Amino acid sequence: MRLPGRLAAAIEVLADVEQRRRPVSEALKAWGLDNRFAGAGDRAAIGNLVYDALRRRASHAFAMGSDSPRALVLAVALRDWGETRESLVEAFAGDRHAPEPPSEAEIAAAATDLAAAPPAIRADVPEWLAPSLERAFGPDWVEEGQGMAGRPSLDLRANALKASPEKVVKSLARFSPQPTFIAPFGITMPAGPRDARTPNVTTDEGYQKGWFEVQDQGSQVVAALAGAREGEQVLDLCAGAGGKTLALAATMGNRGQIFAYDSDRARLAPIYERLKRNGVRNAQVRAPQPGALDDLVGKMDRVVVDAPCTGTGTWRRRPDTKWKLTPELLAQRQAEQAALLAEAQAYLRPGGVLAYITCSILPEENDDRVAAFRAAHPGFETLDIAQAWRSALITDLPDGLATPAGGLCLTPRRTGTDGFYCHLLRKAG
Ligand SMILES: C[S@@+](CC[C@H](N)C(=O)[O-])C[C@H]1O[C@@H](n2cnc3c(N)ncnc32)[C@H](O)[C@@H]1O
Repeated sequence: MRLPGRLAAAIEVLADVEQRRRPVSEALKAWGLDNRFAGAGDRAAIGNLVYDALRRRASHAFAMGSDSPRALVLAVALRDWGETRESLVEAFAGDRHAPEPPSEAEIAAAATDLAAAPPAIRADVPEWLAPSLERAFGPDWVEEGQGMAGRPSLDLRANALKASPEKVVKSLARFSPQPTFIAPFGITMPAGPRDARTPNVTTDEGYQKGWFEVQDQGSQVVAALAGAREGEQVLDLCAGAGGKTLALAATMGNRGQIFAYDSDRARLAPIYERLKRNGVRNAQVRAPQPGALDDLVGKMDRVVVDAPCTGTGTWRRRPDTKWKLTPELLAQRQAEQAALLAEAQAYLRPGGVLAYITCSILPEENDDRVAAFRAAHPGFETLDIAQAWRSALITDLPDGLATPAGGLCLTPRRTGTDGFYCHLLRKAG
């Protein structure tokens, strides 16, 4: 397929997402099944167009004066992909899969200067979240929003139980992987421009052998900050598919014990295969059932709460969630986080450490939740995050990452990672 056919397909997929309110990944898959002639390169390009349209949906719509699927996709071509009036006229000529060629008005609109646009439009965030973002980032909040509207890198974590980062880099040399800046076992492949394809690393033999996992560098950093040590008893209370569990096991060198629990059996399901592939021998999965964790009360050295959250830190990867988020959903997540923190503290022994993690950048889910927890549980003190950083990551904590309440907030703009929050609390001993 040439560019116009791909633009037409992206318009179709975006319309499907809107009309049927279905997730983007589902709509893209359905389009692929209905159009089997399209190759992997076409499907990747169409996916990039759709995701880019949603990443910068507010600013594209503002420039074009419309948020129709056609306006958004043409905006991506002209504002993000470097197409011009001339290149599009040439590409559209004689392509029978082409949508109607862009009009002069559409081409002119794409060049609109956004300097006078409202800040939430320039930040490409929902307007109702502007006050929260301003509270989190001060005068930089528009740039932080823009950072979350870019394309993410593909990050891997070398599994120290089986391989060194050098071995993984060698195995994936065809994708030109590079070491990450912060995470010591991290490897990254920056996102390419336009129709660049994301490397399919999971078909690599190194992946099948458990040498590495796909894990954003930010997720690796907060897992390291959780500070699990060899020989400890650790509860991963929201283990999900086990992303953090695997990282904790590697840090612990397979010594001690991790209890991996999640209240959702379906989310937990992939963990068994992942633990096996990664060679993890010190994790015990606790399936959700009444009393599943009763025997752990008061015994844990460390409890990791990788809490359910709005996922605002992952907007680059799932930009549709940015526009679907509502104040009601945020309030629901806050209530879940409060309940989880209250539950988690009961499993700690005196002197044990609670690591509270979210992939959100909103203070309502981060510092505010910890402040409410501490008010209700005066026996907890916040651990020095700069010291935790030094001992987990060997370097000094970069400026500007600490939050007012003593947590830490990573963002695409600050650290080139997904947005993550981490706060460490010690129970009085
Ligand atoms: C952010 S995800 C965890 C991701 C996972 N730790 C990882 O690194 O791959 C949050 C998880 O919390 C789980 N969860 C929500 N409420 C819970 C509860 N009350 N108890 C335990 N798990 C819960 C969800 O099912 C979800 O899997």
